[in-house]
Amino acid sequence: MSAELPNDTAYHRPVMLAECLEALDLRPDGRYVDVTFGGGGHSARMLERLTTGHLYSFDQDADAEAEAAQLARPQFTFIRANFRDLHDELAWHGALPVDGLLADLGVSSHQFDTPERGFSTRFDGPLDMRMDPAGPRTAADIVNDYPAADLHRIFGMYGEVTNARTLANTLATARRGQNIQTIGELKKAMQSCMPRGKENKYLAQVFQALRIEVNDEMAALQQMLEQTAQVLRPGGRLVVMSYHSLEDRLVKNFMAKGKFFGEAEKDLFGHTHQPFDVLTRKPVEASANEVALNSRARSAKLRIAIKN
Ligand SMILES: C[S@@+](CC[C@H](N)C(=O)[O-])C[C@H]1O[C@@H](n2cnc3c(N)ncnc32)[C@H](O)[C@@H]1O
Repeated sequence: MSAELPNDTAYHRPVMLAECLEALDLRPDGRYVDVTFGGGGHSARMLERLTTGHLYSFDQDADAEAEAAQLARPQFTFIRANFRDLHDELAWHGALPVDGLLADLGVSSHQFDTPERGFSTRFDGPLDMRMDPAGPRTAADIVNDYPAADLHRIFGMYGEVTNARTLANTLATARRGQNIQTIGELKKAMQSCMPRGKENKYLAQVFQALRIEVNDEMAALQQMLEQTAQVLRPGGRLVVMSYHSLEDRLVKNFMAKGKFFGEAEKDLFGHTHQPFDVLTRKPVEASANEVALNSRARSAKLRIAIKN
């Protein structure tokens, strides 16, 4: 079967592929979920290991759905949905409980490298940034319609932009003259806020903040993680790869305590309730070799837990 399955596709080069497969500890007859199909790099290798088992792969992007058609086989089901609906979608497909779940968060190289999608600072194009092209709001909607106070919060919280308030006020002034619809117009409007010599890093932070807000990424991640405790069978593996510290903190806390903030729940007798056993006290990171071949792997942090 392997000859026809893509590994390293033009769509996206999978990160820490071997590490993710090992973490999932796949059984040939098991039932698995990949909640972030992308170009199917991980899904394809998971499928290779299944005989009577089944793989359910989610993605909210129509382009990923088209890519998934290449993997059509009886052991595979593609689900075009947001992973925040994990439980209901799996229940609807009669796929509960599952033996393992993989999440490879963020955007794919395909999304990033397609100028019309508006994710990359490298191109001019529409200020869009929706992973689901039918999503309710674009980056332009946020830049033009959000009150300056909300822009300040988003740039500070999701982008860790140091002069977030100044940037928010600068954009609020600029948009009074004319709506900001393209990446070029946004860059021009924020020119005065960019630290000299660090323009690229600054732009990347601003774009990350907008992308997280456009796709409601933090809420979707929390909702999906909370449902993993319901959808995984005891002994099932939770394998999550994240690319920035806000996501990684949520994943780390959830695996350790079953919640995102505060201490783990205790029962009447003071016993701590731990829905998962954590296998990675420290996150697994990509090898220097892999980072040299794929710069996207540099920030990846892989965490693994077993459902109790
Ligand atoms: C980093 S890529 C996955 C790449 C994939 N592992 C591979 O190797 O080809 C992340 C994918 O997850 C999708 N995605 C991100 N958040 C999602 C969500 N909340 N629901 C569904 N899909 C999501 C994106 O559309 C993107 O295609």
